[in-house]
Formats: sequence, structure tokens, C-alpha cells
Amino acid sequence: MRYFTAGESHGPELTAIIEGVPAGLPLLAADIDDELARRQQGYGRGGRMLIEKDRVRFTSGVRHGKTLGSPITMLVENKDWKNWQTVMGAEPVEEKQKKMRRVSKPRPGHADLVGGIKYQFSDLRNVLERSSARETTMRVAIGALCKNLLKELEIEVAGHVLEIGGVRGTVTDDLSFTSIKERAEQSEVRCVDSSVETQMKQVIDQAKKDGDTVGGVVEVLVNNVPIGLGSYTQWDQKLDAKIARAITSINAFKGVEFGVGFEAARLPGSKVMDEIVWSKETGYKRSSNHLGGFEGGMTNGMPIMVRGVMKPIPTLYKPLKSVDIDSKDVYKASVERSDSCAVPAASVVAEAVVATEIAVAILDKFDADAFDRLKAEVGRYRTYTQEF
Ligand SMILES: Cc1cc2nc3c(=O)[nH]c(=O)nc-3n(C[C@H](O)[C@H](O)[C@H](O)COP(=O)(O)O)c2cc1C
Ligand SMILES: C=C(O[C@@H]1CC(C(=O)O)=C[C@@H](OP(=O)(O)O)[C@H]1O)C(=O)O
Repeated sequence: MRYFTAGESHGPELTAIIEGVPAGLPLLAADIDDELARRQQGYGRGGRMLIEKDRVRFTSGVRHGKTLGSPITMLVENKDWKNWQTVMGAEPVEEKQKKMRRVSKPRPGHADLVGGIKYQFSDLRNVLERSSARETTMRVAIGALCKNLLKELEIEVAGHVLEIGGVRGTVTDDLSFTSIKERAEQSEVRCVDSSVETQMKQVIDQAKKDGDTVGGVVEVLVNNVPIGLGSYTQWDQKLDAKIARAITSINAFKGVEFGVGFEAARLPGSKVMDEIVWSKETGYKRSSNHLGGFEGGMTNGMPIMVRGVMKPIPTLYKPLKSVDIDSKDVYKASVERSDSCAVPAASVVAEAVVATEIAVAILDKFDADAFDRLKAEVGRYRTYTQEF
């Protein structure tokens, strides 16, 4: 399976084309829309989310609620487009109109300056329109399709927020996968530890008041993953590496860890490796999951546990110093309408990109032309791994 996304933040619409999805997978626009709505929620978002109501439209690859095996095209309309038609239209405009909403004072931490230098733009809006995390809408749409496929194979994905602006929630060991999923859904900050929710919201409110922003840490868990997705045989076949790339490809994500993660540097081997146990009913299992479900770049059958760190949003209402690209004089950076914290929304994006990587690994490994055959093959393979 491969895919592309396209679309500018204030252009007419966003597009995704996905190729290699098996034929016969049940797929409804409503399944995608539910996930798109989850991404739009979360405490700390700015005014744009009040304008948009993301809904998908299939224009190819789906018929009567099932995939056809041909490329799937998904479109999401930007409701804000009606306010930007002159600024963002495809047809040539007068010089005077070209100056409308022109950006010449790059925001530190956003793509503005480097993108402008690279593509030789005199208006940095040409950069920010595509570097905007509006693009993550389509990655969530693709992830929703992949979650549909995984659900049919009894694989579940859950994302939640661990930390915002230095306030960290605790996830106790006795919390089941289901309760993590449910609790995240009930929380405005998508944190399963309700005792820190108010504090997280206060940190976001304070940042907003100060014209500042905050980042945080999200976690994605994947349950019931078959053993042996990915491979140790070639560096670029390692699935943990592909997931790490997918996470750091989310706008503003700066780091990834699996299982105990960076803490592994401070622990002895006996506290990091997961002991192997066996029973006739379950086959091979581990008595702990410090390695977050990966050994040798392959899934080991334990839940995948991956975390990503998001830096604070770069656009500051109290802007940092920048340089005007025309005069080279020192100015405050441009202020675009912006979120103060998008960590809860980003946890939904993280879920989507992890689901996508796992779906791709499954489609690579098994006969994936027809969904029923894929499902049967995955079932047989699970029996094999249990009896090994
Ligand atoms: C869901 C989400 C919403 C975001 N909202 C904003 C925003 O409102 N303003 C902003 O400056 N950056 C926002 N960002 C972050 C920027 O898109 C990102 O920092 C920028 O593209 C530069 O990329 P980099 O931080 O990965 O280097 C958001 C990121 C995500 C994941
Ligand atoms: C539009 C979305 O997020 C946007 C991401 C973003 C950025 O710079 O990344 C900047 C803001 O754009 P705008 O100036 O239009 O409000 C966010 O709202 C979205 O998540 O759908």
C-alpha cells in the first residue's frame, strides 16, 4: 500500500490517494468522519477548528460500502476556503492582490524561512500553506481506513496524552487497553489520568494568556499484533524504524521512544529484557513489555508501545524576534491565527500514522488482493505462531 496527500491549508480541499488496499474491505465515509472529528477536538485549539467540520468524500475506489482494490481517492473540503479565494486561488491576480496576506517575517520554529530560501519564494505564505498541520487531516483519514482494516483483523490502536507543558499523568500498570482507550476519549486533553486534567488545562490557559504555547508527550498502544511484522534482515525493513519515522513526520514531533525508551540508558539489562514464557493456550508471551513490542525490528506479539514528543506550537501571539526578508531589519515574527496547544489532537494523528505503518506491514507480508483471503491468511498465520 502506498499513499500521497495533497492540499494547502486554505486551499479549496485536501486530497489523499491510497493504492494497494485489498478489495472487499468494508469502508464507510462515516468511519473516516468519526476519526476526523476526533482530531478536531482537544483542549487548546485555535479558531480554525470552529470553522472546519471535516467530512470525507470518496471519489474513487469504493463501491456500495466496500473497497474495489483500485486507488481510493478521499477529499475533505476546507470550509475556510471561501474566505481565502483571492489569496489562495490558482488563477493569476493583480500585483496589489498578490500582497494580500503576504508573509515576510518568518516565524522561528515554523517552516517559513527555510522553505522560502529553498523554493525561492518572496511570499512565505507559499511555505506555510503546505507545511501547516492541516495536512494531518488526510493522514488521519488514511489512518482511519487502516484502522478499519486492522479492526477486521482484531488489532486495536489507542492513543492518549501523557504530558502537557511539564504536567505528567500517571498510567498505572493495572489499566487495561480498553480502559485507556475509553478514558482518553472522555478527557478534553485525552489524558487517562483524570487527576491532572485540570492542571493540564490551566497550563494551556496560562500559555494562551501569556501569548505563549506548550508541547507534550503522546503515547500509542497497539493490541493483538501478529508476531513477526517487519524484518531484521535489512535495515529499512525494521518496523520500529518505520514507526519512528512516521511519528517524527508529524508536524512539531521531535523524538520517539519504545517501551521503557530513553530510560533504558539508566537500567541494567535484567530490568530491560522481557522474559519469555510459554503455555499451550497462548504460545509464547513475555512476562513484561519493557521493549514496547519490538525485537530485531519485528513485532514480538506484545502490545506495541510508542511515545512521541511534540514541541510547543511555533506561532506565538507574543512573537519572538525575526528578520523581515525584504529589508533584513529586525522585526517581531508574523502572527497567524494559531493553536496554543495541539498535543491532544496530535495524539489522534499519532494513532493514525502508527495504524498506517502496521497496515502496510500486514499488506506487505500476506496475500492482500482480496480482503477475505487476507483475513483467512492472517488467521492461519496466528495459529502457526501459536503452535511454533
Ligand atoms: C495537530 C497540529 C496542530 C498544529 N497547529 C499549529 C498552529 O496552530 N500553529 C503553528 O504555528 N503550528 C502548529 N503546529 C505545528 C506546525 O505545523 C509545525 O511546527 C511546523 O509545520 C514546522 O514543522 P516542525 O515543527 O516539524 O519542524 C501544529 C501541529 C499539529 C500536529
Ligand atoms: C488547520 C489546522 O491546523 C492548523 C495548523 C497550523 C500550522 O501552522 O500547523 C496553523 C493553524 O492554521 P490556521 O491559521 O488556518 O488556523 C491551525 O489551525 C488543522 O489541524 O486542521
